Amino acid sequence: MVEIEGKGRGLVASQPLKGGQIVMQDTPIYAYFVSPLKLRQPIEDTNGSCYTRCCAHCFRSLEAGAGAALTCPSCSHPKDAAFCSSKCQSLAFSSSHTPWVCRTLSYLRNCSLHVNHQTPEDRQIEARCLVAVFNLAMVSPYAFQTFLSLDGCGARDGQRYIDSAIFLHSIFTSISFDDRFSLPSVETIADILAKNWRNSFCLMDPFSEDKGRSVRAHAVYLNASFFNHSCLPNACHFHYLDTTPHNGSTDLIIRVMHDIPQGEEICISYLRVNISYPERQRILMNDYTFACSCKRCQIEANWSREEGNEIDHNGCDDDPGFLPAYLKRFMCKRESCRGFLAPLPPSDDGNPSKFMECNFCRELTKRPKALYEASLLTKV
Ligand SMILES: C[S@@+](CC[C@H](N)C(=O)[O-])C[C@H]1O[C@@H](n2cnc3c(N)ncnc32)[C@H](O)[C@@H]1O
Repeated sequence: MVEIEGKGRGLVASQPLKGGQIVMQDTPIYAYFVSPLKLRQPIEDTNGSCYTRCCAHCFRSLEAGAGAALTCPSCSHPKDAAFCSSKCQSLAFSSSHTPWVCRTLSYLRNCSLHVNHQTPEDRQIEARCLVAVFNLAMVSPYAFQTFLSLDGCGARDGQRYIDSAIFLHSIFTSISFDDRFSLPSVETIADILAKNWRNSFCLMDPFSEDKGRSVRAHAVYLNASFFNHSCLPNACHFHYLDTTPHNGSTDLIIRVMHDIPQGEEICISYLRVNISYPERQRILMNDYTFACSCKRCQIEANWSREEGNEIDHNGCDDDPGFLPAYLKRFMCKRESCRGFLAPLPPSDDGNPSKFMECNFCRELTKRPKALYEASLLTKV
């Protein structure tokens, strides 16, 4: 990790890397469902009881057959939390779903936050985030302190987080904490919300052609939080939520998309590939407070564009050619997807994989010839 001018801290390759190589596998310090506090979609088991749709610890889908659902005996409502296995249940009781989390979720469901569904869903989700972060502060004070050192400051984003923080502070004043923690100030709550937004990754439902993917949960990772953004990333992140055993299902895996020389910064994209230049600039400024000046943005800034024609680079006079080549190589061909592609990891004896994997729909496609990749990369 190094300081990079104009970007803060960033991650740089400390040795040459091969396309497909895993450069990080990280476990979240906390994660929470991105659903309002009203009860999640129930499913029926054979005895007719209702359970939540996903395991409250490993976030795997219960419908996908992760295991028989177990509930939490202390939750006031059986649908507050379900677990895919006794292992997840017992791990959760000492980490993500402590008695304090049970009590607090049940209080929040019944307080004014929820009454008549008048509280906007965003606030209800922010309340879930605070439950996860305050719980982290009690079960792992060191991880909480490290989280507080991540990028993001509520005051810098003006009213955006302050309004939420004032509201949520008033809700949480009625909640008791244990002796290791007390309710933070409004300003610290605004900082927590800003840091969470800047640094969290989405755990997604599986891709479907008609609906795309919806966000199941948000998760924060201490190491992966240091990847900066590029609209022409050289690495991308993968989750294998429903297909990994519970002890690693929420892990984030970062793989490089092509060979990277020592000393080069490793960047991921915070956005999907087919978002237009003005829209990318707007989102990155609003949500992350920076103006992206990557090579792609420099080229696209000079375009005279027609609405809806953003990723058709043919006929652009300024375009030196590598941009369409990059997109052809690394953009998922599925129109409804447009994720980024990275090769599967090289084999144990170092041979490159013949397949590329999309980090959004997870489809595998044949990897184009290496020669083409090499000539492309000298230009990027
Ligand atoms: C997830 S953090 C990345 C690590 C961060 N640089 C740090 O020092 O902790 C996201 C923040 O990094 C900065 N950042 C990321 N990519 C950037 C880029 N391409 N140009 C300028 N700043 C960037 C922005 O401040 C953004 O809100």
